[in-house]
Amino acid sequence: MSYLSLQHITKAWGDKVALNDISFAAEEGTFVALLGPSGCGKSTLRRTIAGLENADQGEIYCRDNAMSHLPPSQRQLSMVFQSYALFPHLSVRENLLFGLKARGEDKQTFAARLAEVSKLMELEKLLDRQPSQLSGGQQQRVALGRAVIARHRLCLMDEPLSNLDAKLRQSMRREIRALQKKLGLTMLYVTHDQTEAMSMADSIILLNDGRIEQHATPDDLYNNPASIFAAQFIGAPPMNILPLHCRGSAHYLSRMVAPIVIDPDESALSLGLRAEDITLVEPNNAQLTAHVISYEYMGADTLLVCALANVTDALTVKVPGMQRFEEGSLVGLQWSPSQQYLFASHSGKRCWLAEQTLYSCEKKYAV
Ligand SMILES: Nc1ncnc2c1ncn2[C@@H]1O[C@H](COP(=O)(O)OP(=O)(O)OP(=O)(O)O)[C@@H](O)[C@H]1O
Repeated sequence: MSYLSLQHITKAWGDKVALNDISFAAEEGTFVALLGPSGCGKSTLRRTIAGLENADQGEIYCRDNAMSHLPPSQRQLSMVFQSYALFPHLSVRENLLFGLKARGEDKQTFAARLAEVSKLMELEKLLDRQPSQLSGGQQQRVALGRAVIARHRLCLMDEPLSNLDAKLRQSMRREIRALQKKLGLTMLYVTHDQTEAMSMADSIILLNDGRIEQHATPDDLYNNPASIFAAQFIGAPPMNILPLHCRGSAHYLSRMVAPIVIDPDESALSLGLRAEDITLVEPNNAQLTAHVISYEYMGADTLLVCALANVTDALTVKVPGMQRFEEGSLVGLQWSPSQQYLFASHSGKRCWLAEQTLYSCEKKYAV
């Protein structure tokens, strides 16, 4: 059963439509990431679910009960922010208990919940400290503890790890995921960081300019992107997108994805190839040849940037380990047909070849 569901939520700020017909469902006890670039509407969506903004249209349901008319305090959810939002003049203990006190819970409940949460979050030895006497990671654990102490079933987190360094972020990712699973929380986690979304979430809602571009599991989002936007947002480096209609190379590139017959009126198609799916081979045996522009050593692998004849866009290839290349030298590129993607260039939507006919992903992903 879905714990949280949104139906046709729309919200505009003046002329700017921040949320455009948003519908999705989050199953109880699952971790859903809201992912997208800056300005795509993530925070507006989180604030609307929390009751801090009113939608212009649509309805929000918690276990099938409409909740748009409820004030934030009655929505039975907890929140964690990037800024932690701890009270600086209160101790860790007082910060943890603040919400329970405000709700008028009795003293026995205080003591039992405080013991439970401070053990869970490993804060037992820090209860008398002020937030200024804690590290960033410890402050984040207080913020998480404060979110779980009320035992709400739904938790909204908005970029909670952005203020932490890379190493701590990685360990906090694991901590938050473990906590969510242990407590069976339904989690809606706002982030612009694809690594966070991919490594933590059961499903990812990818937002683009106020719309849901794709709602899928991390695996599906990577392996079956519904559009050029999704293909380039997920994965590093972004998927290579090559125009199949590029003058002079249309025939050449289209042979690579045969049996497409490009109809001149059907306008442009694009070929998508992930850098990690391309292998280097002898130029004579290659599907495609290219000239080396530059390369970057990344530690575990090397990113090679090369230029195809007649195609203006550069192509990135990920090769294992440290490899050196001579600028301008010729390299051969090869990939498996199962690793190539086709998109309609104008709409950006994914296309497939089926019995030599193209059909667009609008059919496959029809809501
Ligand atoms: N209070 C507001 N008044 C007017 N416009 C707003 C307001 N809040 C957000 N917007 C606009 O709505 C759009 C979505 O903003 P929102 O903050 O939800 O995006 P976001 O994805 O959370 O971005 P970021 O990752 O940068 O925080 C943006 O164009 C933003 O300028």
